[in-house]
Amino acid sequence: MPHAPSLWRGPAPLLLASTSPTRRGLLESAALAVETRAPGVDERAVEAASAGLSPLALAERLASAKAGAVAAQAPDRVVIGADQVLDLDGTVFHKPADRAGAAAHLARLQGRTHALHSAVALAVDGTVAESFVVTARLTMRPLGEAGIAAYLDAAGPAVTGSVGAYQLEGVGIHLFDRIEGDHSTILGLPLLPLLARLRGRGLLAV
Ligand SMILES: Nc1nc2c(ncn2[C@H]2C[C@H](O)[C@@H](COP(=O)(O)OP(=O)(O)OP(=O)(O)O)O2)c(=O)[nH]1
Repeated sequence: MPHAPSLWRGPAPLLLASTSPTRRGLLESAALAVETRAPGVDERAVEAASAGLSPLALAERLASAKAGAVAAQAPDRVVIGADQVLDLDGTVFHKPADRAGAAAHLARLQGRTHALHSAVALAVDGTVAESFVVTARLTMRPLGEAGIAAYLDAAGPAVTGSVGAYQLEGVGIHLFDRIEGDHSTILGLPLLPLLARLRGRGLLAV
């Protein structure tokens, strides 16, 4: 299958400072030439040094740390970093380590509305030039213990791959009564504002 013509106009592929296959997939589906590099940032250490920051500000700081770390090693490249923080009334949730952790997340999220703060930082010439955060709000159904177990059986190990233990484009859709926010924001990379910024820098053909 011939590769779709790229809409990326940068002199080298966009450098995504992320290990997330979801983020890479979103950019490639938008026909951007992408190269990925692990950010190598100790997120928990950044978080520990950011006591008192709101969950939204924490997401932006983490995204900037990731973009900055990779951009420092690649000053000639356009680099983006991203981070997503789940915020339940001010409490930050991280990716569950295992099925039990996912069950514990869902037991607390069920029947309530949580926020996903998805931040992106854009670096050029070796330093972060701009960053932004987009928030989605998701209202989870009351699931009950049996409902959580049935969902976890269906979702499988993928539940440890996201902060809320769900993949919205997969069986995670069954968890929700109401979703406010853009699909790509929920997946962890708000495409509309990101593409607008790249376009504003003359990096996109459309
Ligand atoms: N496929 C899918 N992935 C999701 C969904 N919601 C969140 N995610 C993923 C996107 C990110 O990979 C991850 C958010 O966690 P982080 O912001 O900490 O990124 P992660 O550690 O995965 O990669 P990175 O820090 O960028 O190297 O969760 C979803 O609904 N579907």
